[in-house]
Amino acid sequence: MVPVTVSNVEKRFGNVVALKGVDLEIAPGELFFLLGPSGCGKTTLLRCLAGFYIPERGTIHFGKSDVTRLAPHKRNTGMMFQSYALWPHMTVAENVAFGLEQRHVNRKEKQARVEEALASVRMEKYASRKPNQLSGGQQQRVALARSLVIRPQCLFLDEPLSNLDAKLRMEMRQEIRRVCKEYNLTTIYVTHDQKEALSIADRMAILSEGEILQLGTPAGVYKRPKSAFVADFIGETNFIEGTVVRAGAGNILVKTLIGDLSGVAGDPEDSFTEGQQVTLSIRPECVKLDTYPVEENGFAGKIGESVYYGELAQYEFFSGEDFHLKVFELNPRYLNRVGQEGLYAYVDPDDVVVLSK
Ligand SMILES: Nc1ncnc2c1ncn2[C@@H]1O[C@H](COP(=O)(O)OP(=O)(O)OP(=O)(O)O)[C@@H](O)[C@H]1O
Repeated sequence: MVPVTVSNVEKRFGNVVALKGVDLEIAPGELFFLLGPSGCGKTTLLRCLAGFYIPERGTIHFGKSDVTRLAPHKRNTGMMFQSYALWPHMTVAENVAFGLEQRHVNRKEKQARVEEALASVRMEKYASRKPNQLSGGQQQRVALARSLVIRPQCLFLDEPLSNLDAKLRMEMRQEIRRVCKEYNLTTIYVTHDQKEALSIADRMAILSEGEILQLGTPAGVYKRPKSAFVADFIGETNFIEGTVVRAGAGNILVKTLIGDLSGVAGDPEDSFTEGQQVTLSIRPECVKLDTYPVEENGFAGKIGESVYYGELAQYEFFSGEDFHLKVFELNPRYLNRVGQEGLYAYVDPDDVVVLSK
């Protein structure tokens, strides 16, 4: 269990600067996610950590040791990719034992460690099967056991669940978290799946064009995006343009085309001034519907289009001529009011995030 420290890491491919001086401190035993749009540098950073790329600038430390230029096999790290590449001719146990054979671990210890790794992913009963006799999720568990058996000091996961169907993915992500915490592993996980990150991460970093835009806990990043980019990238949101009318510390009043709305700064370090142009970010599930006007942060309108998803409905709530907000209603009750005039919507000031431009 070691901390991972990335200091000012820059990685180039010809003219492309894939990482522009990244700084990152990952705590021992932390389950840390790298998120961002395609091409933002997630895989490049993971590959620098694993030793497949050497950065042009900056350093990487595992604990006190500088591993920036150390070969991958000397880093004592486990790695699991999207294509988990089990050897088809070997049994489950042989696949898991493979890394130990390369490390010349004696037979007795090898057997004990393979059993322990298989038990930790609940696959001990399948030790003598071949990979093609397993489901996708079971193969993924074996791949996880294979990276755990060498007792890595860090675990790197690159889209490990993207080959699985939605239900298995949900099951396996909890499983990965359980195993990482059981082994107290410092784990760095790259994914496109925001739900995967939001549901199991201790903390996460949002990257764009080789830079970290925001770092924080899932709830911290989701509730308080510091920029329109992050607000838009994580989850869904409504943006409303406005002008600051009153700039208080925790409560900023903004004039918008649906009325004055009070909100809070996305970035606590931002300070606002009267007359400043800002963007408000309001998550669709934060807009509440009602049949009576609500004074603070309320506005009148009607429901336009609606889509029913079972547990929730998605509405277009029109306020004014052609402005609408996307609204999610859990356990939908307003479906029978689609098109009806005289409805009201309101949003708690704590859910109105003020972003400077
Ligand atoms: N071997 C390479 N040679 C040249 N350019 C590369 C190479 N690997 C990555 N890049 C470039 O570096 C940038 C970052 O790529 P990277 O693979 O790290 O992105 P990513 O965030 O992992 O994307 P994705 O989500 O699509 O996997 C991209 O512009 C990419 O085209």
